[in-house]
Amino acid sequence: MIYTVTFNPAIDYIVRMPEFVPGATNRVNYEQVLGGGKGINVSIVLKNLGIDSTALGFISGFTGKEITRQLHSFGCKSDFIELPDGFSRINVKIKTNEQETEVNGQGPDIPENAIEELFAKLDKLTAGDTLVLAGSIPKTLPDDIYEKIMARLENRNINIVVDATKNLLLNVLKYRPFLIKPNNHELAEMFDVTLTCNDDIITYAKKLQDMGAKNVLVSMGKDGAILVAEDGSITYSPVPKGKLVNSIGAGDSMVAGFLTGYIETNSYEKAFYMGVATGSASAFSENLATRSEVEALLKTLNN
Ligand SMILES: Nc1ncnc2c1ncn2[C@@H]1O[C@H](COP(=O)(O)OP(=O)(O)O)[C@@H](O)[C@H]1O
Ligand SMILES: O=P(O)(O)OC[C@H]1O[C@](O)(COP(=O)(O)O)[C@@H](O)[C@@H]1O
Repeated sequence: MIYTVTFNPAIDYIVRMPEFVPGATNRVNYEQVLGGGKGINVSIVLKNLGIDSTALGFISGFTGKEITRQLHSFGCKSDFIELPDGFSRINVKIKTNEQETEVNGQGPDIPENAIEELFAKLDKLTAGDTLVLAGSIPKTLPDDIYEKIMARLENRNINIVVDATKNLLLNVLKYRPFLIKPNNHELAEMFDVTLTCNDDIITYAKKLQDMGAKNVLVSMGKDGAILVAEDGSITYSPVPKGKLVNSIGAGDSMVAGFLTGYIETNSYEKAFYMGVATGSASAFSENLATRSEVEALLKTLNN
């Protein structure tokens, strides 16, 4: 079974307008309310691709109820811990023809007893399970929380995927995560460098591998992706042709696509192409990728 963990789920409130003027009253001409957060998006796309998972994490308030309702409407299972106070955050994504602006909420406090409840659920995972730890954590939590989870699950034959940034990610590498998926900007920030070409990206992806990650998948938005795999192979793919509609959730979709491809073929290369196709299928659609969209794009990639 696959389990995803989202510490800080969100309602993504996506609005479009021709121009966004700070300090003025702006009126939207399109709006969408999507229950998300990284692990939750991974669960939804896995389900769209035909793979079951259980979404774990913390939800709260009216927004938490709506996130859970939307997740279940896709047929996904959840086993969230409901927090007594506050509400799951609202992330506002403002899209104009020129640019995207994000205003992401902070999310509710997670008390110590709720963390213990999550640990108790994770203790029940069994050998062969996959755990996806994805997204940021509320700022009241220490950034070693993913590390603590991995330490607790060490030597239990559980494949762990981490999609996080900075210390939250760097701290877990010694526990040998199965897959990490930084984007190129996050990779540059982690090492405080400027990455100007694919060779630079490969160099720093390999550093993350030397630090412990088994497979490093670096996404590069419209410029495609690079996989540095544990079998020593390095694969680059451009993105398939298509029109960008909404890139929110593209990275999460890529993680779901990679896992699906790996489960179905046991090949890192095929998993990689499935990841690229799934990321792009989400980017080319208002909603998250569906299986038929992914398969259509996969045929156009070089694999
Ligand atoms: N503009 C785009 N055109 C085509 N594919 C895209 C685009 N943006 C993202 N993707 C696809 O989604 C993947 C993940 O996107 P990226 O933006 O790098 O991730 P994140 O959302 O984590 O920053 C990319 O590697 C690519 O396959
Ligand atoms: O947990 P974080 O890092 O704040 O990210 C949360 C945001 O990321 C998303 O999961 C989208 O992520 P990606 O675009 O990286 O796939 C949104 O649904 C959500 O608003």
